[in-house]
Amino acid sequence: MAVTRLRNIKGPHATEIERKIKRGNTLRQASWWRGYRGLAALLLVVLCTCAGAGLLLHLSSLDSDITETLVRQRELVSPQPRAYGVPCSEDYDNYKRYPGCTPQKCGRVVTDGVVTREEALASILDLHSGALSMGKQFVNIYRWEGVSVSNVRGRIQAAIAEAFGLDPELMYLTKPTFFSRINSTAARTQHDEYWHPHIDKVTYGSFDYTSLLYLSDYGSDFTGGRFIFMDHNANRTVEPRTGRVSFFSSGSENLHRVEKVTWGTRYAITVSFTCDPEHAISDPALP
Ligand SMILES: O=C(O)CCC(=O)C(=O)O
Ligand SMILES: [Fe+2]
Repeated sequence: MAVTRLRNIKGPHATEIERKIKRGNTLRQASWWRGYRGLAALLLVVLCTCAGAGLLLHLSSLDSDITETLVRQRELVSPQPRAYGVPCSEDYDNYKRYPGCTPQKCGRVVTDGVVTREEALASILDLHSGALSMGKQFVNIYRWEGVSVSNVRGRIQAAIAEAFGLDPELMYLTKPTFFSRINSTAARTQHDEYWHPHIDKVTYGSFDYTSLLYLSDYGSDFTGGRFIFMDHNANRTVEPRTGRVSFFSSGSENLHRVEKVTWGTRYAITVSFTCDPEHAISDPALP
């Protein structure tokens, strides 16, 4: 306001006065800017930090692809299993149907109440003591002369039958049923590349139900190595826990992969079932 009024001053000193006023205004503006410059710089730093952190978070989420954890390692899912239903894919239409066994109800189930921690640890001991002969990566379960393989297999079979409303008598063990030992060393063959997304029914043909018995703990025995169901809208993970059994219908409704192991060793047994008696294999031989 003062500035506008003084602009109208006429007289010999008018120009001089105007110059002084202008200089005064410039100085005032400069000191105003100096006052806020620090604040602006601080704001800029905060903004950049937030944007950088956001970008990092986004990149790390792309890297791990994790969006939802179904079951954490530290949770104990017992005695009731935890079940997640999903609509069955049409994959089963391409195969002969076996009423009482072919999936009509599809989904995933996790339970810590079928195999005890002791049983799971005993099988790891068998593995380390040499009672189990072990190849570079995979051990065939037929060679597993452990205490209770049939027993464990029978209990897993009963749990699957119960969860999906099947007749356990109409389910058969099928190939491949195997031990896996995964660590962070580089894969030597394509067979070792466990981390690729896949559908068990497509990969192995005869599978109708896949079960996984975990023999080590995510977070303390190994890092990475979470099991991931790759759904259209999300990736859903199961964290391995010693003695945990996770099972699911084997069609494309359950596309999945295993996250790369980044540290330690991850042990698991894949026990697979078919409804087709022609693809049945006999029980692992006991001594
Ligand atoms: O070990 C696992 O968690 C999954 C292995 C798997 O996807 C398979 O055996 O088909
Ligand atoms: Fe699989």
